[in-house]
Amino acid sequence: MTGHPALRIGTRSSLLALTQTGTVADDLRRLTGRPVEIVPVTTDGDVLTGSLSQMGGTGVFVTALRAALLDDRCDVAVHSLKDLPTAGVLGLQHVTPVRQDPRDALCSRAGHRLADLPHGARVGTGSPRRAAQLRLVRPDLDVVDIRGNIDTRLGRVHPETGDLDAVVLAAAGLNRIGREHAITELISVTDMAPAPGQGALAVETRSSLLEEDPVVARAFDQLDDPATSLSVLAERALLARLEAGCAAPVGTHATVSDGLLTLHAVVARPDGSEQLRHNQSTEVADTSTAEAVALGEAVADHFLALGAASFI
Ligand SMILES: NCc1[nH]cc(CCC(=O)O)c1CC(=O)O
Repeated sequence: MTGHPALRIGTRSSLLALTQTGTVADDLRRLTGRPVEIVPVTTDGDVLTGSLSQMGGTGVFVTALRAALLDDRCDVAVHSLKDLPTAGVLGLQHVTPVRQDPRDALCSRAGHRLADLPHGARVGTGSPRRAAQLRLVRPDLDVVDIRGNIDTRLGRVHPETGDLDAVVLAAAGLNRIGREHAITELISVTDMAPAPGQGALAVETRSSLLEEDPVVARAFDQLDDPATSLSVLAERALLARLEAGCAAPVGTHATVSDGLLTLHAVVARPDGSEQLRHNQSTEVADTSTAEAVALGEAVADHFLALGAASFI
């Protein structure tokens, strides 16, 4: 009898994507005992060079990978969860492994923290959420719209050739590709609420594969971390209820501790002139997915009742 065919993991070609995919490939080899093969897939997000927030944002990195899953050109895709649109796709399911550091990181050319940057310093980010929260804590900063992969953005604060005083990037991405030395401050989630799902991965596959193949189904179960899963369900339910995409000025972070799921959230005007903040908790067990979604929606409704729609 021949062995099982290899599990094919589709991936983008960026260093971050290859690194994230490599980690999950190792986990799946160990958990299934099967060979795992890496299949390159190109996405619009890698090819187009316009401003990300102008590009139609939602899902540019994800669509081609999902098409490859649905067309049976690969079996598994690994996404940064924050890049995954909140709307589900019929026939696909994902699990969320243990989340890494959810915080945003300041990378300053001269080693500064946010509070110590000189007056009027030029700080790069392509994210309206980060721009709005930067302006809330430091209205004097000159926030510059940038894009590109992590190394391109770090190039903007290079000691000799950089043209910016600082950039803000996700700590998880920097850590994953070994660029943690560039971080000059891990910004607290209170000062800068992260993107929904930031620091977490989504490992996605066809529902039919999980139904047909108990070894793969069990491996996916083992990959999933219930605390991460409940946290990101609440964060993403908030985002979905606000009808906000990944380019919206919405920051949120949920944690599970002692059976309590707590969601912290901020909605800010892009110009940093106004913000709404809220914290709410609910008791949960590992299986309380409906409660997690309800918490995110309740916090969104709280914001909507205060007029948040005009912020987004
Ligand atoms: N939008 C791009 C993107 N998608 C995921 C990460 C980093 C890893 C993560 O947040 O999980 C990044 C880079 C960044 O925002 O700095």
